[in-house]
Amino acid sequence: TGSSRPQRMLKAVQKNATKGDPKSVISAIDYYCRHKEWAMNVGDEKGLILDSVLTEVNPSTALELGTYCGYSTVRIARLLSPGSKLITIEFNPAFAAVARQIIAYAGLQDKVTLVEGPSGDLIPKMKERFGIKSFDFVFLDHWKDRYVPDTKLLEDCGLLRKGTVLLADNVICPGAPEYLKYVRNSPRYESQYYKSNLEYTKVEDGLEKSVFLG
Ligand SMILES: O=C(CSCCNC(=O)c1cc(-c2ccc(F)cc2)cc(O)c1O)c1ccc(O)c(O)c1
Ligand SMILES: [Mg+2]
Repeated sequence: TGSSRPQRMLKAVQKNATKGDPKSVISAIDYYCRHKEWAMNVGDEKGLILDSVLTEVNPSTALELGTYCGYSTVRIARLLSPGSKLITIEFNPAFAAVARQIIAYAGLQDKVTLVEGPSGDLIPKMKERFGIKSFDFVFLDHWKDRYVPDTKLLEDCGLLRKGTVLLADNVICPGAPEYLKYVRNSPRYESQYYKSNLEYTKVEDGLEKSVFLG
């Protein structure tokens, strides 16, 4: 059988990026997905918004839901201060296998813990398994119908603290309408929409930033 899209993306990184240089890994993926083969990375345009929110929050502990090939994992980990940690959850083992190699190629494996499995099962284990008190930052980019249940789970497990920032991808395309309703109508969140475009396209999409008020 032939290669998969994630495997072809990994090949493009190995061919065009410099080992240990996260910026070149990000550029290699963006070039490949813009000019060769579209893929569901947050991408360069929404990536700039992710970068700016991250720099503002400067999290010591961060969580990503939905690793895919590790593009946003690399974008986040490259901006973390020394000693800060990113935990990323991926449901699909084939995606996780490629992501591990892309994260390692960028030289960021010491800052990232990639956990394979369903987020709904893993979130309640965060405290006991990884000694997490609470997360400073959460990037939601997995199944769009998991955004609400997993946000509620993070609340119920005491993994959010006053000021934790949630940043959700794809709130317009493919869309997360229930999530927008949830965070925009809840008195426990202060939300803001960042209008952008679906990765590598002219289709509208955006990121929703929500601050947990405790
Ligand atoms: O990673 C997963 C599931 S797949 C990735 C989700 N992401 C998307 O589906 C996604 C899709 C599109 C898109 C696709 C086709 C279009 F025509 C337009 C847009 C764009 C994106 O930016 C996306 O992020 C997972 C992780 C943990 C779990 O616990 C679990 O249950 C699942
Ligand atoms: Mg996405």
